[in-house]
Amino acid sequence: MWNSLQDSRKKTEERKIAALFEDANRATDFSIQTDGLLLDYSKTNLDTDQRAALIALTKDVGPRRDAMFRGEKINETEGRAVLHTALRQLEGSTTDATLVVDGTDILAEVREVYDRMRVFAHHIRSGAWQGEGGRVTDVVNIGIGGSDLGPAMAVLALAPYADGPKCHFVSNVDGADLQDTLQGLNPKTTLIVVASKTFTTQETMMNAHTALQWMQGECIDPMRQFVAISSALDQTKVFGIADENVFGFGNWIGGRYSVWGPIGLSLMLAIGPGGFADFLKGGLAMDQHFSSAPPEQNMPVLLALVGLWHHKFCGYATRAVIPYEHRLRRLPAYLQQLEMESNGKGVGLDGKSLLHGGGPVVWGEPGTNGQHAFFQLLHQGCDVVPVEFLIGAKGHEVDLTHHHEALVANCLAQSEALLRGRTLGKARNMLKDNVSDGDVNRLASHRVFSGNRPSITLAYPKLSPFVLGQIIALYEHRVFVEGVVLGLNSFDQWGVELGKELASEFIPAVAGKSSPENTTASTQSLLDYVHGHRNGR
Ligand SMILES: O=P(O)(O)OC[C@H]1O[C@H](O)[C@H](O)[C@@H](O)[C@@H]1O
Repeated sequence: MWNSLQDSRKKTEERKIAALFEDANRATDFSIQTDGLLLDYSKTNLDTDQRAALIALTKDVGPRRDAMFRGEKINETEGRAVLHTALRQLEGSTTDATLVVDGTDILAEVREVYDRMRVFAHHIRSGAWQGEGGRVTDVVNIGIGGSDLGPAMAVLALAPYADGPKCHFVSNVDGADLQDTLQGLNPKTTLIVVASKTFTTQETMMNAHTALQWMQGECIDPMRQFVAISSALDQTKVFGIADENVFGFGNWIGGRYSVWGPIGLSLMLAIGPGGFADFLKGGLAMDQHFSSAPPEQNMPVLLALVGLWHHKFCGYATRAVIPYEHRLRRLPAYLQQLEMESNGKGVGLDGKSLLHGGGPVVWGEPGTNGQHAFFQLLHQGCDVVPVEFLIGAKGHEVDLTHHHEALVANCLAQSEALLRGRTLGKARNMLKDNVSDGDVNRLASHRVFSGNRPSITLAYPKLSPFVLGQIIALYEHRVFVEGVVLGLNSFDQWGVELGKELASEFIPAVAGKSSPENTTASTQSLLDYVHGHRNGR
């Protein structure tokens, strides 16, 4: 099937996407709706036969998906189950529902922590729980990667629903991040949430210790205003955080899939337990759709297949995610971790090099800003970049509907322009009255748009907690399907280890306390440069 899809690429090269719309049903045939979401993938160079061939690649998806939901250890390289979906199940099952992993009912475990989170959030938000200076005004989440990007993205996305303390996020080991965040905050009314699955991540632990020092200067009992979210309860104890301020989770929740559980505490503090429950319900609705819809009507499956089509068969190395929703401006960063840490791999589950390679490069910015930056390349560059647009039918700013109308118009205009393009004849016509005949040809070629550039659009009613839950779960399952088709494990991340190991080795070298072994002359000369400047030479 893979080969026949590869062979059909030629057919695609000779065909215009616009021509596919001669089929009057194309827009509906090449789109999927579920629970209010609409995924339109009709503006891609994909026909019915190719879609059927792509669907045939997904035969392993159903069994593997069911194994994941059942709690089997599908993360084989780490010997772990993959059960972020269980966190969503809390909002869809009765309290006596069970899910047993390694002899333990993990649903009971997560329910207990979820209930504690809700009580804690109620207390913080109502002012029943107070810092040394009174009611908590600010929450600083210290974490990185999956312990930062999910809650940071979601808190920003759901700002219209935020009625709790103001949430800040510190991730970078660059002291500027912590410094700029803490500046102006009152330590006596600030809650520090140290979020780290392992509780050993260098950046997070350094930031947490520095934040503790900041609080120690002002508070009698600073540790009382520290909360830990982690799988490593021995480490949270070593740090000195009291058990009642610790929210634990199992190692069957991967970092980049963890916003649904305790790592989402800052989101719950911002929008309240009710809003957080709606977010889980959105994720659950997508889980149910993913589990039950036939492949051709299955949104995560089709989203994955369109991605594979572009990357593996059309040869487009990257894809751009452009949310026309300012509050989703951290979504591309979130998806970069979700997609590239999950599928950016070269070795398959069998330990051999992947036959067809791993996942693509994912990048993006919000619209309309991206239009005024890199859309030049999207429209006229030599590399085709499939674009994934996101747009809400309605905005939250009821007095600014004209802004939202302009936003939607821009989004629709871009996908239409990418598809339609502009011919040389049209470009010449536009110019002929204003420039000399001799200049028409030379200038017209700059105004030609090849068009025929694919895009998909994910439309939603309005960015609510429920909708955000649907969108995030959609992308999670998309990554899963792409991973299964490519034959890799989407749930480990061995590729981040080497750099971490070397960084620990280099810290004393940068501090001038040791010389690194086996470094290249390049790194040594960079170190010399840094030392020279640090020593005022
Ligand atoms: O939550 P932590 O254990 O602190 O890990 C934070 C992040 O760092 C690691 O390097 C991984 O690449 C990420 O998957 C993880 O989310």
